[in-house]
Amino acid sequence: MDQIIKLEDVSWRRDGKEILKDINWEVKPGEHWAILGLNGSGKTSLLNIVTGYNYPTAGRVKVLGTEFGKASLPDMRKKIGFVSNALGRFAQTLNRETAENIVLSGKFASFGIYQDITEAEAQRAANILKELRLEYIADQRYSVLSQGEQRRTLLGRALMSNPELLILDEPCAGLDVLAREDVLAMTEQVAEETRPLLYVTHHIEEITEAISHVLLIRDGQIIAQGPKQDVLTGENLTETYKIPINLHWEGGRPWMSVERMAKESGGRT
Ligand SMILES: Nc1ncnc2c1ncn2[C@@H]1O[C@H](COP(=O)(O)OP(=O)(O)OP(=O)(O)O)[C@@H](O)[C@H]1O
Repeated sequence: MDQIIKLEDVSWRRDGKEILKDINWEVKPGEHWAILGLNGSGKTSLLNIVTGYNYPTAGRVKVLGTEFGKASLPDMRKKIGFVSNALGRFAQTLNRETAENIVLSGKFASFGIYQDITEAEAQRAANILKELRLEYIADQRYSVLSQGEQRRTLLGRALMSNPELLILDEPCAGLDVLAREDVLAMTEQVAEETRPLLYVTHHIEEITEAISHVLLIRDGQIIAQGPKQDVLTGENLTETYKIPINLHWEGGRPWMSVERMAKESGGRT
């Protein structure tokens, strides 16, 4: 497969508003991308195009060898692992299940277990629980897990189907610094297995060494895209976030600070 994702001249319009405009974007095997942009800039809309939940108003989309409009989207979606806060809408079902069952359910794209489990499936779930250091809570119900453990469990669920593309939409939202670093370490581990990764975040310091490429989006348009060292500049981030940004690198990760804007002085200094 030459590309994991190829979007050509993609636009998406809703209610007379152009939410995504002229998107050209290619993700090649071995690349791991972070997607950055303000609230409402179009990140989720873009992910929904990739997963086939939004159909483009114009342009061509090819994901994991499937050209939209020419092949089955449900089959294509089975190849994608997805971790998102949007899964919170299944909280009632999740809360009743054990961590182990939630990981296992990834095999069936469900949230509970409604099928017989084969020996091989049980073994795979056990391996994932071990890999994500979740063994100690395997029998605990989701409702009693900490937010960090819940997020790792959902990551395990996404890995269970052995996805060809993994999408993590703000996987560290709401986590404290320790839980965040834990989830980031797991993410790096997953990325090392060369599974292509799309990582959406509001915090650029979550762009670990595993992330190779960055896409910046503002008002539905791509501001910059490419290798992270080229794209992550104060200038590009200032344009993306509409506020003066300073950027520096530390421990292989980018960090940003907001430049204080000089106040219009009304005679005061
Ligand atoms: N189905 C829809 N119908 C109409 N407008 C929509 C629809 N989906 C998204 N939008 C609008 O498109 C814009 C982009 O939304 P989107 O959810 O993609 O942004 P985002 O970058 O993911 O934001 P956030 O960081 O807040 O999650 C917003 O103005 C949103 O209101």
